[in-house]
Formats: sequence, C-alpha cells, structure tokens
Amino acid sequence: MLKVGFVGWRGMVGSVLMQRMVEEGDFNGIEPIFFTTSQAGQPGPDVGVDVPPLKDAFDLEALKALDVIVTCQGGDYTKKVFDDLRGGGWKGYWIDAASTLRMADEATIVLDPVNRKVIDDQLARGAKTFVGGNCTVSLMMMGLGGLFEADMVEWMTSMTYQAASGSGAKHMRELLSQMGALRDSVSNELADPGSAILDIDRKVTAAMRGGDFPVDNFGAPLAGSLLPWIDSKLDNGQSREEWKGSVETNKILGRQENPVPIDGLCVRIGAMRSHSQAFTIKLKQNVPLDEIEERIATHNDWVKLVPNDKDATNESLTPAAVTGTLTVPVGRLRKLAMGGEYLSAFSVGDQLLWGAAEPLKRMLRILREQ
Ligand SMILES: NC(=O)C1=CN([C@@H]2O[C@H](COP(=O)(O)OP(=O)(O)OC[C@H]3O[C@@H](n4cnc5c(N)ncnc54)[C@H](OP(=O)(O)O)[C@@H]3O)[C@@H](O)[C@H]2O)C=CC1
Ligand SMILES: N[C@@H](CC(=O)OP(=O)(O)O)C(=O)O
Repeated sequence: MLKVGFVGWRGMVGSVLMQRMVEEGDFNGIEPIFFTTSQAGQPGPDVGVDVPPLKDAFDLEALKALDVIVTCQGGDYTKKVFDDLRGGGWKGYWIDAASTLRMADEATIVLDPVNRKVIDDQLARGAKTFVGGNCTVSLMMMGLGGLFEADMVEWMTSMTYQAASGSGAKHMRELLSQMGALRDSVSNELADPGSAILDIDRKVTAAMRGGDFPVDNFGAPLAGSLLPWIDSKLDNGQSREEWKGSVETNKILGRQENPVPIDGLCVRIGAMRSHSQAFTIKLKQNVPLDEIEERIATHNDWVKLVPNDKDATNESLTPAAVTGTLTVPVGRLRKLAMGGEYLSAFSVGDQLLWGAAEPLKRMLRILREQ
C-alpha cells in the first residue's frame, strides 16, 4: 500500500483536495499520513480511515519514509524541504500545488485530461516531481484543450478576470469586508427609494477612498473596483501571472521547442473563487464555427459549450453558476470582425477545483494505477 504524506491539507487548496478525495473514496487503499507546520501531535483529520496523529512537516526522516508527498502548503515550504529531501536521497513522488518547481526541468505540470501522454512519458522516464499548473492556465486548457489538441491555434491572448481566492483566504474575507463597508456607507440612502443615486455614488466612492476602508491584504479597493495587476513585475513589463500563461501552457503541451505565443493582461476582480477569461484566438486556418464548437465540446468530460446568446450566457457562463462545480463552460464563441481566422471565446472555472486541487488528486490516482 502506498504511504502518502499530506502537507497543507487544512489550508484552502488542501481542504478542497481533502473534500474531493473523501467524495471519491481516494483514501481507501492508501496509507495516509498527515503533516503540519504548526500542530504536530494533534489528531489527524477525519477522512474516513484511521490516521495517526499529525507529524512535523519539517521532519525529513518522517518525510523520507513516504512513497508520495502531496503538498498544498505553498512555495516557501517547497523551497525549505524539497532540495534537502532529494539531496538526502529520497526517491519518492512529489506532488505540489505551488509554482516553485513548475518550470524546473525535472518537474512535469499535471493536467491529465489535457496532457496525460506527457505525464505517462515522464513517468516512463522515471520522473518523480509533478506540479499542478497555474489556475488560469489549467482552466484555460480545460476549456480550449480541443483547439490545442487539433493544433489549430497560431497565437492567443487571454484577458483574465481573477477571483479573490487566488490570493488566499484572507483576501476572500477582505473582499467581503470591503463589500460590507460600501453597503454600510449608504445604508440610510438605500432604505429610502427616493434618495439620489449620485449621492449614493459619491458616498460609496468616498468610503472606498477613505482611510478606514479595509485594504490590508489587497493594498487597494477591490469591491466596486478592480486591480489590473497580479503578482510581481518582470523586466519586459509583464506580470508574473501573465508570463505563466505562455510558459506553462507550452510546457503542459510539451511544446517548449515550438511554443504557441500566448499573452494578455491578468486582472483581479471581485469574484470569490471562480476565474473568468476572455480570449482572442488567431486560428491557423479559417475553420467553420461548428467544427470549432465540436472540437471544444468533445475534448473532455467537464467542458460545456454555452450557446452564444444572452440568456444562456448569463445563466451558465458566470462565477455564480460555476463555483463549487467541476464544469468549465466555454461560450461567446464567434468569429471576430478582423476575419474568419479570428475567434473570440470566454470561459469560467472554479479556481480551487480544476485550478488547484483536482489535477493533484488525479495525479495521485495515476500513481496508484501504475
Ligand atoms: N495551483 C494553483 O493555482 C494554486 C496554488 N496554490 C498554492 O497553494 C498554496 C496554499 O494556498 P492556500 O491553500 O490558499 O493557503 P492557506 O493559507 O489557506 O493554507 C496554508 C497553510 O496555512 C496554515 N494555517 C494557518 N492557520 C490556518 C487556518 N486558520 N486555517 C487553515 N490553515 C491554516 C496551514 O498549515 P499548518 O497546518 O501546517 O499550520 C495551511 O496548510 C499557495 O501558497 C500556492 O502555492 C494556491 C491557489 C491556487
Ligand atoms: N496567482 C493565482 C493563484 C496562484 O496561486 O497561482 P500560482 O499557483 O501560479 O502561484 C491568482 O492569484 O489567482
């Protein structure tokens, strides 16, 4: 039986992973051992099978006894532990949600509905390090995988609308606090249907700019606004999140030699945990729309085509509709005014499911099936 260590299981991504593994009976047939950076010795979580008390996540000897380590603890933990473990001769499988190792030669980015062949090839070569992709990248690939599979894409832009959860639990709470503060700033006016909307707007704007508006985590108002920068700045003016769109997509596809150019702007908006993206896709050829739709819809079991009309779009192609589900709707598909090779598309996906936990859960299954 595989001895599998879980680190970061009580964080936001880890909790979603635990929930999905329990739902699908994934703790049966493995020996799970839970680790912590702060609660060693306390009882482990209830996952439907007996588990020992929590072990110290920095105890290299305890980690070395494992066949597989699954970590959702974050990049700092990976940096602290991974090299020492490998340097100490550990040859087990490392499955990680953090970005730290993604672009390392030894690492394979996992998204098996899209790149199962790449994963299998890497396993056959003896690869042991598997990392979940960036959330916007994984969600884009789940939606548009059919176009990449058919090698139809010459280049693509992705303009993102990313949820607060991508920054962590504290940011989700802050977004709600900001929403509450805006509402509270005009509660009297809202109770009076005759109050002037421009007065409401003025007060809300003043509240948003006020010194006591809660911005400790985002550093600026998000509720009632947006933030067109995610992560750090690179020398070429891209944000790191924008850079990942190209390098990670091409690595997932195993196309580092002949990459598809992908670029765009990444924007934080006031959604809770589903990321949305608008795409402009330059096709290699003027392919009819029905063939494009067929390619997209049949690529995997989770992508769902949404007809390009208002009711269907507002019903199915929104964070409100998608959050908490594995469905990745793709809609707003139409040829753009620039010509028959220019396609628009819009997709939405739960950032904690396909964007983070689900690819890791499935990678563990792949290892078990070997
Ligand atoms: N692939 C992707 O797209 C994504 C990847 N990530 C990655 O996952 C990592 C973890 O992210 P996330 O889950 O948001 O991190 P969290 O901050 O929710 O959790 C990280 C750790 O914080 C500790 N912790 C301290 N207090 C609490 C508390 N009250 N509740 C729960 N945990 C607590 C836990 O460690 P302990 O038990 O040891 O104290 C936990 O494992 C990120 O750093 C990132 O690298 C995140 C989002 C998307
Ligand atoms: N950066 C993403 C979330 C994330 O954790 O990405 P990564 O796994 O690439 O660091 C966001 O803010 O929405």
